[in-house]
Amino acid sequence: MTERKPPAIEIDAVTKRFKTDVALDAVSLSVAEGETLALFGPSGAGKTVLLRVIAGLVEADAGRIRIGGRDMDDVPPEERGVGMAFQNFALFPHMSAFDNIASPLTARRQSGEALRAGVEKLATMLKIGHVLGQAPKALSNGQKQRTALARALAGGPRTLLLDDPLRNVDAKLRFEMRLELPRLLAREKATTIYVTQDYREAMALGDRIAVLEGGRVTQLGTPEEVYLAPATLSVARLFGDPAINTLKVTPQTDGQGPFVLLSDLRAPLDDGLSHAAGRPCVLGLRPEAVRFTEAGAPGAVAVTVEAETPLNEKTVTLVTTKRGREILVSRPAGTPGPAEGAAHIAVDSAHALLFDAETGARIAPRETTRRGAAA
Ligand SMILES: Nc1ncnc2c1ncn2[C@@H]1O[C@H](COP(=O)(O)OP(=O)(O)OP(=O)(O)O)[C@@H](O)[C@H]1O
Repeated sequence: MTERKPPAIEIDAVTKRFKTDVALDAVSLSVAEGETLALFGPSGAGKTVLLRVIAGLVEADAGRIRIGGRDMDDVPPEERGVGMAFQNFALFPHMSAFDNIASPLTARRQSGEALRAGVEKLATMLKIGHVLGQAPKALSNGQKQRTALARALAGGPRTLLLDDPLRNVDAKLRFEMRLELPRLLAREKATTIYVTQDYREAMALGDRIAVLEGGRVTQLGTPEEVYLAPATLSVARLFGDPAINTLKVTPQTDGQGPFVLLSDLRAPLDDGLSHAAGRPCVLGLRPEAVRFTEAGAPGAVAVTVEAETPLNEKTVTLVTTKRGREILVSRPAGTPGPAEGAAHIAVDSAHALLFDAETGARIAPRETTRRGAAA
């Protein structure tokens, strides 16, 4: 990813309407050579439409697509040099899974041992080696999807457009694939746009994530940026399971710095958030930014434990404060914590996020002089 090269894919102010519905609203994005951009967003956000516009299968009402620096306006889909795996599979029904995967290679008149070995390697990676002899109709949806993915990869395209390729795959395999696919994509060195509705997949696979909501890009950043510094409350809610806790607050400030009151207790905020004092806000607390603590510990808030849900790698506990505010607390599975009754929680305010209650925009901490730089 050198600075000088033009982006491998440039999407410039692309708008697409269906009758009066705006599916894409002036979307601009660029993807660097070899980069995997995860295009993430809820159902109906416009992800598939955007992928289809890039592929040339849907014509935009306005805007431009450039691939490898070349304007795609008059370039038909088959000449755009992109490998695609779409949700509707589009496998050739009369061919076996093997022949489907091999089709980009046979189209180039490749054959023989190298072709067979290439197809089998991909199939093994994607765990469909045992169904290569089957026709598509004998495959499960997850197997069809992986066959389509293998076919997209087989041609070794420089650009890959993958539309939620793990959507129909069961949870265990999804988990494995999330670990293996980045390696596969890195090996292919293809520039990839990877559509998903699953934030974990977006975080695991994307070098960067573009969050699409209602046809607009609401945030573009690395997985860490999007998770730790979501641009809006809505983006914050889309990332994380269980979802982020949200509490209506009005920050205050005193000689010790900015804070919010939780059950009449002072929960300090980042010093750089003094400018939010007096403004109606929503405090966003990831469940892992709240922990159980002892009564009397600094910042301990009394709560009642309502329910505990053991998940695989963590235990999630629902507690209520004295005022009836519900808060989810997450801790690594196997670590001790109260299963019922009275308890105390403390908030890791360094990880508390603050959003403007009206606009939903995150209020970023400002640089402060607290480290003694100024009087
Ligand atoms: N051919 C079409 N005709 C009319 N409306 C369409 C058409 N294709 C998509 N839309 C609309 O455009 C919007 C975006 O759809 P799109 O399929 O891109 O969403 P998505 O983000 O891919 O969702 P999902 O994750 O559920 O696939 C939706 O409101 C959808 O109903």
